[in-house]
Order: sequence, then C-alpha cells, then structure tokens
Amino acid sequence: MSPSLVHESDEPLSTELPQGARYMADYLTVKEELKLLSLIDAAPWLNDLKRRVQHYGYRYDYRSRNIDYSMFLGPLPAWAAYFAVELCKDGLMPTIADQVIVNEYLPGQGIAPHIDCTPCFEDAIVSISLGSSCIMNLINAAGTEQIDVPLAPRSVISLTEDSRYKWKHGIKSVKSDLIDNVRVERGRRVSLTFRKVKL
Ligand SMILES: O=C(O)CCC(=O)C(=O)O
Ligand SMILES: [Fe+2]
Repeated sequence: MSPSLVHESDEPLSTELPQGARYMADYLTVKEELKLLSLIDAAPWLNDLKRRVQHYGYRYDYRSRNIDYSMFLGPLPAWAAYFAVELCKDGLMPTIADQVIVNEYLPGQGIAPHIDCTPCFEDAIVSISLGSSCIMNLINAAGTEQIDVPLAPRSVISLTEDSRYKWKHGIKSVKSDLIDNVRVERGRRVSLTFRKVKL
C-alpha cells in the first residue's frame, strides 16, 4: 500500500444522509482495491454465518453481542493497521480502529438491518467497499424513514452520532439493485468494517 496515496474528494450523493453519516467515493485506488482483495483472499475465512467473514483485532460474538479481552486475536494485519491510521487522518474515525471485520457478500447475500453493538464499539463505524456495488439501507428507529445509499466499489461510508445510534443499516439479500433508475447486477462484494472496541 502506498503511503503517498491521495484520497479523492467527497462525491455528492443524490440522497441526503442522516446526521453523522459521511460517504466518500473513490477512497481507494483500483490498485489498492486489488491488493486488498488478494491479501484478504490469502487469509482464512470463517463460515459460521450465511456469508463468509474474517475477524481481526478482536473476535466478535454475534450471538452474545459482547467483546472483552478474552476475544483479543492480536494486532491488526499491516493492511488493516495502515487504513486504521488513514481513516483517522482523513477525519473519518476519531480514534485508530483496533477491530476489523471483513464481510463477503455473494449476489443474493446481505445483512439484516441492525445497529452495531453499542456497549462493544465506540461511536464511528466505518465501512470500505471492494468489488461490487450495493445499496445500503438506512432505516430510522421508528421505522418510518428509509434512505438508500448506493455504495460504490472503493468507497467509504462512516456512520457516527445519529446515523450510528438512531438509524439501522442493512443490505438486502438480493441479486441486483436499482441505482439511479438503472438495474445493476451485484457481483461479489467484500467490505472492511473498522471499529474501536470499548473495553
Ligand atoms: O458490509 C457492510 O458494509 C456493512 C457491514 C456491517 O454492517 C457490519 O458488519 O456490522
Ligand atoms: Fe453494521
């Protein structure tokens, strides 16, 4: 990963995001995206969910929704440690992340709407997209409002404050998305979600 990479500027979205959410297109270069995918695919995947995942820094238990020192796996791998610092420098995370979950979504796979565990993780939840695009659905607590955010490959979305605590986020288990009135087939998407553990 080149330390000299230049992050692109924010690209305007057609939808207004909830308070505390920020989206940036072209956060990664194509070269970085491919390098990350090859490093990730060289590492072992966990198969305990409907989709494949990799946990770094701390293991996260989806059932107990709990994290403690016993779940420490070791320091982040170099690629994750590098981006944890970059996200902080770029103002997308207030502190350097110490936990990263890699999610793989094949066409038809998604993640149910949820709020990331509040006792486990600090405020900012930051997700980088590799591979395919998808639509992320942001749904307010009352369930009365939904904002659909197209996540492009190489983009980053940061959820803080209201968007992290008062809105759920999820990805529908579908094989295509309607993006700007165009039906876009999903390919394989790999996301990197950076968090700071609360201990
Ligand atoms: O795939 C994503 O971008 C989001 C993943 C997510 O919400 C999570 O792992 O909690
Ligand atoms: Fe999440």
